[in-house]
Amino acid sequence: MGPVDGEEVVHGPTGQGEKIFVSVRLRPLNEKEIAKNDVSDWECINDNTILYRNNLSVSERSMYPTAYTFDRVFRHDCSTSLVYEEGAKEVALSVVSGINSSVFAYGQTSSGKTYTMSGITKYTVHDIYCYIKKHNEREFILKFSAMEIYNESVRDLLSSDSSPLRLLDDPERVTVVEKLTEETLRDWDHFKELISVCEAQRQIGETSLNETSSRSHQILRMTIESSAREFLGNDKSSSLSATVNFVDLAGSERASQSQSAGLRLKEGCHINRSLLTLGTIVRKLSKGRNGHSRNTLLFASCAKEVATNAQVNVVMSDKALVKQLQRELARLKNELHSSGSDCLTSDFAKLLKEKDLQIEKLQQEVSDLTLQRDLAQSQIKDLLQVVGDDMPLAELESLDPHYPKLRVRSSWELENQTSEAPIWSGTRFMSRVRSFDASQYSDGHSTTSSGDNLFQLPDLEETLLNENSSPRLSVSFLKVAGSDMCQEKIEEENEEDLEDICRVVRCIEKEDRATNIYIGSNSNISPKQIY
Ligand SMILES: Nc1ncnc2c1ncn2[C@@H]1O[C@H](COP(=O)(O)OP(=O)(O)OP(=O)(O)O)[C@@H](O)[C@H]1O
Repeated sequence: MGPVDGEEVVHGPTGQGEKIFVSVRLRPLNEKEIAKNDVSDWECINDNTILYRNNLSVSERSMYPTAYTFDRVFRHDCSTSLVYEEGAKEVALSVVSGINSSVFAYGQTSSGKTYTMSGITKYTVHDIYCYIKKHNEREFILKFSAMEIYNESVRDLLSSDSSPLRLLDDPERVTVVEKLTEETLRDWDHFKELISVCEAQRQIGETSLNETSSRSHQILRMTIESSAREFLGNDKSSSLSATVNFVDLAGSERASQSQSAGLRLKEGCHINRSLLTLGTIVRKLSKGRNGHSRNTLLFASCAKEVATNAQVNVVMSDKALVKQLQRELARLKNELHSSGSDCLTSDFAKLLKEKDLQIEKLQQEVSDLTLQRDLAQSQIKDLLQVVGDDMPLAELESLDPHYPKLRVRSSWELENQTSEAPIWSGTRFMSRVRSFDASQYSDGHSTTSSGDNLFQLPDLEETLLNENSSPRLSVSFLKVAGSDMCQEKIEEENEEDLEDICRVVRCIEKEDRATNIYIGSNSNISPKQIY
């Protein structure tokens, strides 16, 4: 991380895992230490490496490394301003571009964490205001909140109420501190006021290592929302929102070192437990590559290995969100409609195909029936011709007009029954001998017994074999499968002809002439071949 000026400090997310930036700052010896002629155990040999120069025994040297390398190492004479510029600014100011970030201070009691974090927080807020001033095209809102974790309870540092706050996990896995005060910053002075309140509220206790030791972990939180003024209030408006945390951890120390007892010891236990948990998390996140957790540097070494993935937080306005949802709804409706119409089209095509097949079938039937009708008409014509040839016209005309009319039954079933059964064999119509009671088909004029009107339709084969069979008259007709309607039509059309035939038949009966009729479509036997 190089130095950045206050204007364009923010880099967009790389989309790749980024390592935690770890820097180490050495504090100068304080008056007490100087008075005791203490010397620092650590020496910065360059901007990245720190060396432990205490006289370790040979066995200790083999256990602990003496040189540590970090992203940046700051000598004891470095200013906080430089530490901020080169060690924290880029990360902290990413908040203005919608990227969350956190700056932690970890170290032994009295090592200078609060001193450094306080400076970094102030520099950051200062630079945020500078950034806002230079980016008039966007509207910014700064919100500030502060809390401390003391003896594992969360407390609001901007409230006089010291009762612990609850931690809630929201669905986006962001931990929310319930009822935490969040002040909207008016200006720089307002921020300074709030910082003063926090400092006054923070749990401070005197330890042998630090007269004003922080006994709690402090988290100062700055949330920045920004929107382009051009789109404010319209559908395109969307905001960036991000938070930067400044975490000043309580001092890590050994109870024996801090010579604490009672309340201080209890605090120390809680502090160490929470720091231990933090250390465990950091070690796990750093994939456990470094098993040493003996001191701050080892902790920092682990932290250095932790990879993060920065993301820009875009917050949509209500209007933009509604608009987007409406577009999504319209898209889904379209999808549904097109997939529905596909189904309908497919069903409709299937139905059409079925109907076409039915129409084709019916057309075929009509064609067959037309053929049969023509054939029947032709045969009737021939029959009439034959009968007419055998009987003088005058005699035919003199027939009793009241003689019971005969109708041709369409059934070939048992005697006197009306059920229908098709007779169709190949290309040949087969007539079968059936008898029926003509009285059933009379027009009501007849009072004769059934025996008088019983007409026998002789089986052709029988007839052919027995030319001298009983002089009964037989009339046969055709019924073709599935042709009821057409049959009716044929019946109607030929009714008059048939009545005429019946009259003729009666005459024939009178003359006691045997006439066996075979009506067939077989061309080998023409209607002329009638015996
Ligand atoms: N870089 C520095 N230059 C000058 N003085 C410093 C520096 N760092 C720390 N100090 C001084 O050292 C003392 C302890 O510092 P500080 O309170 O920040 O330590 P700490 O790590 O926060 O301790 P604790 O964990 O006990 O709160 C303070 O008096 C502070 O002013």
